[in-house]
Amino acid sequence: MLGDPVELDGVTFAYGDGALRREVLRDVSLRVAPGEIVILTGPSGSGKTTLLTLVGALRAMQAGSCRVLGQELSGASEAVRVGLRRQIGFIFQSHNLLGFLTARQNVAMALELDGAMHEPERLARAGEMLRAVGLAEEVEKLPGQLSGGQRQRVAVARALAGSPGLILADEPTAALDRVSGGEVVRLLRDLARSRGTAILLVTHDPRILDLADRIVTMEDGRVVAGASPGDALPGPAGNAAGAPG
Ligand SMILES: Nc1ncnc2c1ncn2[C@@H]1O[C@H](COP(=O)(O)OP(=O)(O)OP(=O)(O)O)[C@@H](O)[C@H]1O
Repeated sequence: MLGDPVELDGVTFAYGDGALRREVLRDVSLRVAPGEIVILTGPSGSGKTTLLTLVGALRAMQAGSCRVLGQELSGASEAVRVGLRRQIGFIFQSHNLLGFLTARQNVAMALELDGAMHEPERLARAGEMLRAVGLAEEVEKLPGQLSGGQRQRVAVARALAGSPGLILADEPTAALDRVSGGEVVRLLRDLARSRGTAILLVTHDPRILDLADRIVTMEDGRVVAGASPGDALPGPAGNAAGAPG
């Protein structure tokens, strides 16, 4: 792949039409390098989640350029976006695990789109990923038998199982206490780094900012700090976090 996993240039986005049109992203440019963990932070309503959904090919672009894993999303068809989504690992605030499937089956499900892998291989790979996140003893448990932090570690295993080039995470620690939240993000960072997987993570959680390679701060639809890999390392959490939302 040429270029970085994420390359945004002059992205502008609005919800609504005519008199109801509301611009929520204004001329956003941003890069994420391979193996880099970038935390996107800023006040509530500043446009972080909207930006993440554009990068995740979950909604159509309006203006500007957004290249993700080498694919230009401006003007891309729904089919192209669906194809790209399969190459991205997603982690959400609530783990989104299926309650009637074991941890291993939840992780294996993420591999079903890979037609080359048969069920036994998928389950074996899922078991390896669960061991990698420290859940060797929990593979056959249902989500309801796991703690919040363990469930989110299953979500990490699931996101990484297909060896994606990019992980997108939206408030992955929101439902966790300080210790489990920090552990989950540290684990995610170390596994992703060792695989060269880039991470773009949206959070309000000041407790995890120090785990980032770089902190990007948004305000009112604009990136106000940290847009490119050359930018300064994370500053003091109090400054970088922006106002809580
Ligand atoms: N589907 C939608 N339709 C209309 N307006 C929306 C929609 N989604 C978000 N918005 C508005 O766009 C603005 C940016 O929202 P967004 O969720 O991207 O911000 P955010 O920084 O992620 O906020 P938070 O930290 O609270 O999740 C907000 O004012 C929000 O109300």
